[in-house]
Amino acid sequence: MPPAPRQPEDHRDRPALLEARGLALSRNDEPIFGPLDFALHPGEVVLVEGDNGAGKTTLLRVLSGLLAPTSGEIRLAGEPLTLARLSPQVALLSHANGLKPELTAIENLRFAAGLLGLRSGLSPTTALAGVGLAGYDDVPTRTLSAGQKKRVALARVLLAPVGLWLLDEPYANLDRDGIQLVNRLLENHANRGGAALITSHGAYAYTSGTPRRIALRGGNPGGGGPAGGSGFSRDAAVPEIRDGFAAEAAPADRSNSGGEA
Ligand SMILES: Nc1ncnc2c1ncn2[C@@H]1O[C@H](COP(=O)(O)OP(=O)(O)OP(=O)(O)O)[C@@H](O)[C@H]1O
Repeated sequence: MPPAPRQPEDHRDRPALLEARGLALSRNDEPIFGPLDFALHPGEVVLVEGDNGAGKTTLLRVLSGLLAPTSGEIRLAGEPLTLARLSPQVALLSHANGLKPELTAIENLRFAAGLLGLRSGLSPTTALAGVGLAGYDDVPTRTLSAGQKKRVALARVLLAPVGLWLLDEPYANLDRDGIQLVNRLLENHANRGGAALITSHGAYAYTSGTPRRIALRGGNPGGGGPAGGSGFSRDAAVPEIRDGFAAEAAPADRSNSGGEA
């Protein structure tokens, strides 16, 4: 009888990799998010959702120690977050990708590995191949497309020997194959006992299983615009465009234009 297929381990009864308690951030006394209470256990992928300006990036910056919260507490593996504790435990993918444009793809990965170390069984070259960029080792990063840069940044996250991934818009700039790649990376990471918090506007969201969701609505669900803390007004009027010019623009006087017929 053939052996039964291996079931992924359930790691969720293990202590949380990340815990937020009463976590909130305000700017100029206007709430951006929170208070939030959540925990991220090994094997979990949690999706932070919200419209433009809802506070997703700000939350990830706080969780990665780049920004101090206004109130509340963050714990990594049960201990209060400190910068010393952060780097060996967390890999951050930010909008800016964290790549040095003057270095090649492989140099960027070696540089990151020098800071964070290497996940066992992986090398910069195998990580690059794993994100679909085999043969791109010596290409200067500045010449890569936006999606290719995102893939190098994902290889950097993959290489880091850490349990917790904080990924800000990991699907942005990726083609359909790249979106599936992100989902496979997340699934493998979760099956190995890692955990990930990812942000998304909702498009191309994580499709493996049903992830837990944290919905952000900006600091003031009722208010639009900067003062309200919520990033934009859904009811903003769209200016009418006619013939490529805004409607308010005076129509061109063709009889007097002197241009070509
Ligand atoms: N450095 C800053 N200084 C002042 N306000 C800021 C700063 N960064 C962000 N904000 C404000 O905080 C709010 C949340 O921004 P944030 O970038 O976290 O939103 P987001 O949900 O990630 O948006 P998006 O989906 O557009 O990326 C917005 O109203 C934004 O204007």
